[in-house]
Amino acid sequence: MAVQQGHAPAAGTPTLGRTFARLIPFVKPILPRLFFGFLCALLAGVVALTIPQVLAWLVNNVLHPEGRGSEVWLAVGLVAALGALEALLVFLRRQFVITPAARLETQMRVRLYAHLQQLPVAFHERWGSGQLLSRSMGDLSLLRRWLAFGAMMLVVSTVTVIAGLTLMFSSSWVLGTIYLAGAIPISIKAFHFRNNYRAASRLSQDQAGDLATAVEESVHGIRVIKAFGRGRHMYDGFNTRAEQLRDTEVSKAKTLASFILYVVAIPETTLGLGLVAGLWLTAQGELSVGALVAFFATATVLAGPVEHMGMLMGMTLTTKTALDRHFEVMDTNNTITSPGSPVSPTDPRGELELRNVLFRFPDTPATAAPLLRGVNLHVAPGETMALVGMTGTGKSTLLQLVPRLYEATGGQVLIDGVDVRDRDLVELRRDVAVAFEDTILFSSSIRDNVLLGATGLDGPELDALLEDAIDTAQAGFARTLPQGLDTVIGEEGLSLSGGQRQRIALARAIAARPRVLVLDDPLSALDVRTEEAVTQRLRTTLAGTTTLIVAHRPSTVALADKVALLRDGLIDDVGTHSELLARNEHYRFVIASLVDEESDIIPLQGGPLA
Ligand SMILES: Nc1ncnc2c1ncn2[C@@H]1O[C@H](COP(=O)(O)OP(=O)(O)OP(=O)(O)O)[C@@H](O)[C@H]1O
Repeated sequence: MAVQQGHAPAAGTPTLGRTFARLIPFVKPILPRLFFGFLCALLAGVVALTIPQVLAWLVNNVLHPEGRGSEVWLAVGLVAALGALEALLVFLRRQFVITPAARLETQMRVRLYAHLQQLPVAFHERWGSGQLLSRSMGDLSLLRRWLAFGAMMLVVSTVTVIAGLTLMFSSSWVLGTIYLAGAIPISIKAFHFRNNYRAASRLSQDQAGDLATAVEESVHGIRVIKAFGRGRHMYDGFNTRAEQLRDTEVSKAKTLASFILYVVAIPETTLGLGLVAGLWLTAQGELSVGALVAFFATATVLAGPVEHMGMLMGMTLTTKTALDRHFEVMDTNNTITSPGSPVSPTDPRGELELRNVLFRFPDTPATAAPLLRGVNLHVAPGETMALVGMTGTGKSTLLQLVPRLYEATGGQVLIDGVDVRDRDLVELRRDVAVAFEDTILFSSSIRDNVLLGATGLDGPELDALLEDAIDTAQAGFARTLPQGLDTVIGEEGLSLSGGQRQRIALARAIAARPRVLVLDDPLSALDVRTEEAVTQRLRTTLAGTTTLIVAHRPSTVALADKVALLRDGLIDDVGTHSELLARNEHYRFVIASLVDEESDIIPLQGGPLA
């Protein structure tokens, strides 16, 4: 199955305006602070522009033979005061803007996390973890930086440039026109820059996500990599990807640098032309020296904002890409949701029924047969049903239809006569507990892992439940760990053995006190003696719990009251192990192949299972 590498869709990329318009609901609550921040930034720009005017006044009115010394000191004091005021306004801008921008970043990150939690398993199977990581961390940090600095400075720089141009035109319309003529080639360059930079931004952000996925995968699979001595191979693959990202970043930086070169060089050139014209006009007596000084002093003040506008445009485009990537995930609809009016079973006993259930994966070609082609299965309340079949027949997939981790594409899955699609999702998943063969534990204490699904209890009752679940799953080893059940297990529980992890996961499923327990070969890593002990305890502890268990070992079938044989997308036969052995040739074949896998373990005929 293809994992989403996250590259930009060729068509349908929203416009700049449309992307940023989506920020409005998030920005609304922080608008007052942003406004004051903007005001401070604007005032700082105005103050900066006032300084050249004071200089012009100084040149025209004070710096001549009859000028008075006191006026010089007044002008110097005024320039110093304006400089201090500008610094204060910049400080206030930061104060106003930083906190709300950080709050907005957190809010959007938490929303994204909540959305990821709700999206179905099928979504997570499609998307690389690094892509989701980079979207929830890096992309939203870019947004914060843009909001706290980029957006504000872009507007302020634009306003400053417009105000500066007005002042320059008021000093001399000829010089102003010469200066403004530079805007034409800059605009043409800006058009090309926007397209190129946007594409490079998208590529670099996607490549960074893929690189994060590669790190995550190799850290996760470090044992396999080491065991197979593939460190060099993985390194080479990572190096290639890292170099691709570097190349993209370099090309992005070059695109920006060439744009900034235009943005800086063209005004400087027009200014040079303006200086020649200005000197000529002054010599002709058509322009005062003060006006000439004011014009060039204003142009000097504008040099900063004009250059910044180039960088800020680059920052804005990068942020737009980050937002597009964010909303791509947020716009993914959750297809597995609670209905508007959920139904609860009137007589909850844990009866499980599958009626003509069809299932096909979304990426299965339309011409291929569905994985499940009409499964009919009934598991009575309190009964334990083993699901047996050749590898790849869809046993694990079928189990996941019960708590709606996958959605049946046809037919019905019913618990106590109510279609699981009509149940409230939280309630349904409280009623159905799952333990998978590939155990997922969290990097918290054993206690927290086991009690993950145990809601509604506390104090001694919760402790008793914990102890009971640990005993039933034969997970007593956890009490001998350094801090007992409070021992924090490493990331994903990798500090435990495979069998220990499975027992903790089984204890977790038991502690959820489900009505229906769905077990996907949860005892596969256990030795037969431990498996037998677990099985014995499960029989008593789970006496009233309906259990559907995928069995990959004949020994696991011992847990079951009945066995269902899955074959070619259908339930081929249901009966006790002995009945199926006696009457179903395919069952004998399946069991024989399972026995082959552990031939030295289980005696079939006449043994405990027969
Ligand atoms: N997310 C997926 N997308 C597409 N196909 C999938 C997906 N997950 C599993 N499959 C395919 O569906 C088929 C059934 O998989 P499943 O894991 O349900 O089989 P299984 O009977 O439990 O196998 P096993 O006994 O080996 O555990 C397999 O051919 C598998 O490749």
